[in-house]
Amino acid sequence: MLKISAFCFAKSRLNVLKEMRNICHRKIFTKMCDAKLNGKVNGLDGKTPFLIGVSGGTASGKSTVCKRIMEKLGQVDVDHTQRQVVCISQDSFYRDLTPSEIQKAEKGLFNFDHPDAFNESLMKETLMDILAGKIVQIPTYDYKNHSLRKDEIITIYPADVVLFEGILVFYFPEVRKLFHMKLFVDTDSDTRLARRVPRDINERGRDLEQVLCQYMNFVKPAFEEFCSPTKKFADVIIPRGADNTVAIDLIVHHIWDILHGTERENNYKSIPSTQSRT
Ligand SMILES: Nc1ncnc2c1ncn2[C@@H]1O[C@H](COP(=O)(O)OP(=O)(O)O)[C@@H](O)[C@H]1O
Ligand SMILES: O=c1ccn([C@@H]2O[C@H](COP(=O)(O)O)[C@@H](O)[C@H]2O)c(=O)[nH]1
Repeated sequence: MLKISAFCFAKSRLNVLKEMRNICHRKIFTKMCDAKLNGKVNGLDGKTPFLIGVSGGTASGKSTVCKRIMEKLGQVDVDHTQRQVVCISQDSFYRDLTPSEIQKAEKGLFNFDHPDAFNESLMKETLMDILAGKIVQIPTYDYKNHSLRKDEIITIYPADVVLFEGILVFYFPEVRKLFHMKLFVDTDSDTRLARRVPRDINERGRDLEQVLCQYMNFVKPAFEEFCSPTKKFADVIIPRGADNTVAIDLIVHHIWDILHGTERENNYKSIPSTQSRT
């Protein structure tokens, strides 16, 4: 609790800037605040944000694990403009589909689990901007229409910790090397399928046949070919996802030490470069 309070206090100057930017309507003043935020305050005492990659198969619990980490760092009830820990989904980096690809997607015949479905260069540029302490704009993803919602853009302000979660966040070498810490949520495939079916029907507008067909034709084979082999890059493998409170507590503790202790001075400077971060 004491640690969380100190964390919040240390960020108060950054928050004042963020607040000023939010309440002001005059464009020029907004730009001044953005420039100040971009140029000066990239993370606690002006250092690089700590970038954590969170991977794992579909419905393994990546988002839930990120949510738990944010909860434990006291961030969930904080307004998104004020957060010191933010979470971004790799799904915001699906590439735009051509009209014929959209037709395929509507029939469950497009492979959203293949690396080619993503905009790798935009993903890398955005993460590099985040590491440089810049404000970035990220669209949300509309699973019902298989497209980015360019009318629903989230502004990501400079934060101390940035979680980037998705099925293929460790697949692209140029993206992979940007992470300071890599987590892999390892949940067995039966459990994942049992979670994906109701989620896709209830939240993503699919029917049972379409979900199972997509899973057998694309999701399962692509997991085996592209996602599962990236487990070897992880620094920490989390069996059972969010149920594994011991692992989550250890990770939160480690993040805390890096942000506030000697770990940060010794091991974490800017873009990761150690051997384990290949
Ligand atoms: N430990 C858990 N126990 C039960 N249900 C879970 C657990 N973790 C996640 N879920 C559920 O499974 C679904 C997928 O979880 P989510 O965290 O969104 O996975 P991912 O981000 O890997 O796709 C969601 O409906 C979520 O509520
Ligand atoms: O239009 C789309 C885009 C993605 N998907 C599926 O989503 C999962 C990735 O999200 P998770 O939250 O990690 O499950 C991926 O397996 C795609 O198949 C989709 O069905 N439609």
